[in-house]
Amino acid sequence: MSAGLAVQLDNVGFGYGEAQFHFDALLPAGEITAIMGPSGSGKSTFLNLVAGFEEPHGGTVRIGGADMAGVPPWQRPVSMIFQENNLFAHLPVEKNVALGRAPNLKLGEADRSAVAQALQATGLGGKEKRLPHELSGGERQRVAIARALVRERPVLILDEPFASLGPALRAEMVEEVRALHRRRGMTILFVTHHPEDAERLADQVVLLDDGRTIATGPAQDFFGAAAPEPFRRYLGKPLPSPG
Ligand SMILES: Nc1ncnc2c1ncn2[C@@H]1O[C@H](COP(=O)(O)OP(=O)(O)OP(=O)(O)O)[C@@H](O)[C@H]1O
Repeated sequence: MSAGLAVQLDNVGFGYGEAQFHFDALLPAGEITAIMGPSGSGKSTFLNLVAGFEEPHGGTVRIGGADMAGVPPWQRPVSMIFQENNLFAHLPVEKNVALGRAPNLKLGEADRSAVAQALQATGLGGKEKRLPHELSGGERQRVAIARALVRERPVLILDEPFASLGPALRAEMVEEVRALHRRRGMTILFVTHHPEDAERLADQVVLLDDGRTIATGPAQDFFGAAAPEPFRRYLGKPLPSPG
């Protein structure tokens, strides 16, 4: 089991030259949060600060209450799945998954059983020996998800994991992630440009614009009648102005 840990960004400042960022957000333990916002608003940067690929210039990132300053990505209680290039091309499915468990591929009994379970859970049973190029795009993403699962980290980060998939497969993968969450209860952060993915999957929404967190709250508020105005604008559905 890897029950979730809360993720908190407290007054976090960062910059790439002209692109400046300021994030404040509390992502509750064990909940699924969708990170949304226009292209270039800072969604990947937000995730990279949590995962430890970037260090804040000011403020604090906390996971499970612990200050992550100076903690490298591999020592954080986090696994991250990127949009693509997740797999080693020369290794079969089962080894790509096993790498999440043992970077030297020396597996004990418990490791082997975790790998087998993750392959079953992601519907990859029977495809263990295939190389990545012998899989569909959706199957490759599932291998990446299986690898993240065997790591059993309390926080799972997905950066547009469904972007390369068609609508039917995307819906299927959303269900897959939801089922995993039901079983494991980890905290999940995911970036999506698709409001319907957020509506299906998220408990919370964080909306970014121009490097800042401009609205956060329960997904049911974002997708209900009382949606925050910046979110309506982002969706292209602003309230008509009075009068
Ligand atoms: N390594 C980098 N060096 C310099 N600038 C960067 C770097 N990474 C991102 N940026 C800039 O920071 C801003 C935010 O980028 P980021 O990738 O976080 O946005 P995003 O919301 O994830 O965008 P998209 O939806 O297009 O993926 C952009 O203006 C981008 O050009």
